[in-house]
Amino acid sequence: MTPAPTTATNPMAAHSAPHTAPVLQVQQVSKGYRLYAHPRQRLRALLTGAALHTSHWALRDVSFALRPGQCLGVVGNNGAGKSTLLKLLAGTLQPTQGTVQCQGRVTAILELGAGFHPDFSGRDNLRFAGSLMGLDAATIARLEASIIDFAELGHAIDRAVKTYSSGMVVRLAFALVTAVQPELLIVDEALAVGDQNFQKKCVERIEAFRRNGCTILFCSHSLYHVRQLCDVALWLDKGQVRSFGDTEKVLAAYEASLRQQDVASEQEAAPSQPLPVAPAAGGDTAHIVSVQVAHLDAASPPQLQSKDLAVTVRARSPESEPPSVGIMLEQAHGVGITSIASHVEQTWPRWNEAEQVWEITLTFPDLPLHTGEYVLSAYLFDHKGLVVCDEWKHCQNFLFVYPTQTPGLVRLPHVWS
Ligand SMILES: Nc1ncnc2c1ncn2[C@@H]1O[C@H](COP(=O)(O)OP(=O)(O)OP(=O)(O)O)[C@@H](O)[C@H]1O
Repeated sequence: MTPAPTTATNPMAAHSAPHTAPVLQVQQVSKGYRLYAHPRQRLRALLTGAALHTSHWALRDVSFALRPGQCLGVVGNNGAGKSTLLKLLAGTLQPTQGTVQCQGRVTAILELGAGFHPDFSGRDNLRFAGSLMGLDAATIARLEASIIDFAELGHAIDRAVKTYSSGMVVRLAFALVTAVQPELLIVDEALAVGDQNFQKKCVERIEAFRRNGCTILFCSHSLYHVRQLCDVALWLDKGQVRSFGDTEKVLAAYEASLRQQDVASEQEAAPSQPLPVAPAAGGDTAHIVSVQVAHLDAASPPQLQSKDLAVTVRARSPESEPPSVGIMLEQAHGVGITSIASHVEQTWPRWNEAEQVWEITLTFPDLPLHTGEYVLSAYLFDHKGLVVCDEWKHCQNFLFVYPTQTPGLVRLPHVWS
């Protein structure tokens, strides 16, 4: 009988490393699976030593480190390698390449209760699995009552586990593995089981661990929960790290990629519409010369490094009157947010003598948007805004990160009363 909850204890943990030292260090970890066309091929390979497999890399060159007290959310599409990573950290799988180093007790909440022996009572399972977790008999005896209490099992604790409902098994396993606070807690989406009351208790216990400085690694498809719980995030894509760092920044990039996937699958489903073609620039027609957004970094897509969004448009026009400039702001793969034209507000570009261009800057102070990827388009009109002379559609994408995690699209001016 092997317990699904995995616990490894480092005897050096008592003399814990300085607080700045990582609790978890993952260095260039890869995990390859051998795939055989047929089970017979596997047997032949075993007997003859011939290489009859193809390799599939579930993880490729993954590196990151967690400091004490950090809570990491692991996100990614199906098959990205999240479960494989968690199993490697829990020690139930070994990496093909690279190293995983954990300081102190590691508890993994994966496949809860899968290792309980069905013929033994809950109490016997609790004692046996507890000893595999590295708890001595005295500690298990001291914790036993509180584990049974937390699992809400009452007298059922002395019944064979095969008579338990799946919820009872999960409750017992969770209560046991979390009876002692670990240095590193690994949580799969196991918490999506059991009734809501018990789920609440589980989350409360995990949050209490977190407040006490436990380092947590949390894998979930629920970006809402990752936002709630995690201060750092890791985005895995086809086994590789796409992004690691501040939760909002990583999730914004991940969500933008999800939207792109949605758009791509929509376009596959429906024949694409040809994009409107902008009039040829130059010569004696009015045209846009440049569209510049201030304070963008060099990332892809670039991130706005300012609270304000400032867009400068330069244009040429054969007319003596200044042209009008319009700006459209949209979600990168979603809805339009706002469009503004200078002539509507009786404002026109000024003449830049040195560069011989008309020039105007539109600023959105304290940009009232939530985190996401956005795209700008610029338009050039005649002085009265009757004729569209040039358009640069979707000419600049950018990422905007708003530090407070709130659902929705915009922050509207508001008043409480
Ligand atoms: N035992 C195995 N043998 C062969 N390939 C495997 C094995 N386990 C996982 N894989 C493959 O490794 C890749 C990563 O799988 P993994 O389960 O880690 O992804 P995941 O991100 O957890 O996916 P999901 O969100 O669907 O649970 C997938 O392509 C999967 O098919």
